[in-house]
Amino acid sequence: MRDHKIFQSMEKFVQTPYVQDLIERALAYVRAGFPVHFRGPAGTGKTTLAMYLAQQIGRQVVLIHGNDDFSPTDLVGGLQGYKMSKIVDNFIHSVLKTEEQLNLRWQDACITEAVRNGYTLIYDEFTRSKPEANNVLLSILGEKVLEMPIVRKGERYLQVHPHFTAIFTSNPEEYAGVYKTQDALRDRMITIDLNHFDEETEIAITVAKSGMPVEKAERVVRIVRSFREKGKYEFTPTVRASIAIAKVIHLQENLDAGDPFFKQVFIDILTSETCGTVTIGKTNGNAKGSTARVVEQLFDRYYS
Ligand SMILES: Nc1ncnc2c1ncn2[C@@H]1O[C@H](COP(=O)(O)OP(=O)(O)OP(=O)(O)O)[C@@H](O)[C@H]1O
Repeated sequence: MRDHKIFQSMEKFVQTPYVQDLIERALAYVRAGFPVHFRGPAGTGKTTLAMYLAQQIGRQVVLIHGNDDFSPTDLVGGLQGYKMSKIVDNFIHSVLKTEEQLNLRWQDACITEAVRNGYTLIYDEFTRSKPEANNVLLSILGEKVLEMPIVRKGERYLQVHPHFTAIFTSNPEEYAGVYKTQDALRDRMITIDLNHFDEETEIAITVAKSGMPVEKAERVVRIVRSFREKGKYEFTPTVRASIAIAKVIHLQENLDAGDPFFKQVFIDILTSETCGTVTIGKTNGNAKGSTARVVEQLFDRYYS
């Protein structure tokens, strides 16, 4: 993805002491030449921090998202250039000329491009890619060389550019569609563990992303946080739930907390599949209903 698109999302980047502490630690590791890995559950700000860090580093950015289908070729590069053309003669119908050209040329893929030019690589959710695909990173991060595939004639080893930096993110709570990080790879990066934001940061992000005034956003965030702390949900509601509730309510001008829709927004968003459903204790048919009752109680407590 190109830089200006990546950095557009940084315009409302919030810096509280919690966020600043993370940035300072990460920048210290990067300056000492280490790859940084933000590890944490969904919605804890991993990707946003990675992008902000990349912006601070000030080099061109290559952003990739881990993918089960990735092969080493997708990351390092391969030979490309097959061309086939068909010429049909409109006057002599029996004439059909087919021309095939095999003109293979090496094409760098994203990691090679970043390593060669000293870009900053953000590898988001890297544990979604197979270890076989990610193996290429071992020598890049360890010995600072990229071993090129045999088909890349002439250039067997590429020295890693001194300005190359790698930033990784992963979610240790994901269990479907992810692979265990190889010990050797984990050993070559410095991992910073993230958890849900502190209250001050969650309020600041909610205000920045929704436009809601602070006094109102405080109450929204407190309900979401109390709900989060209440129990073991299958998916814990994240800061995205606070942002979504605040956005919807803020857009409804003059909506009073006594209006049934006001409460319904909390129930819909906090019980929805996207922001944190549904299993308190054992899953059963009433799970959603009981979750809704928890939200209602919290709402009544904070808005009475
Ligand atoms: N420092 C910040 N300033 C402003 N907004 C932020 C900040 N950190 C996170 N956010 C917002 O919080 C939400 C979650 O952040 P982000 O997507 O970075 O989390 P994540 O851990 O990468 O989540 P996931 O694992 O689900 O992809 C996003 O809407 C993001 O814009």
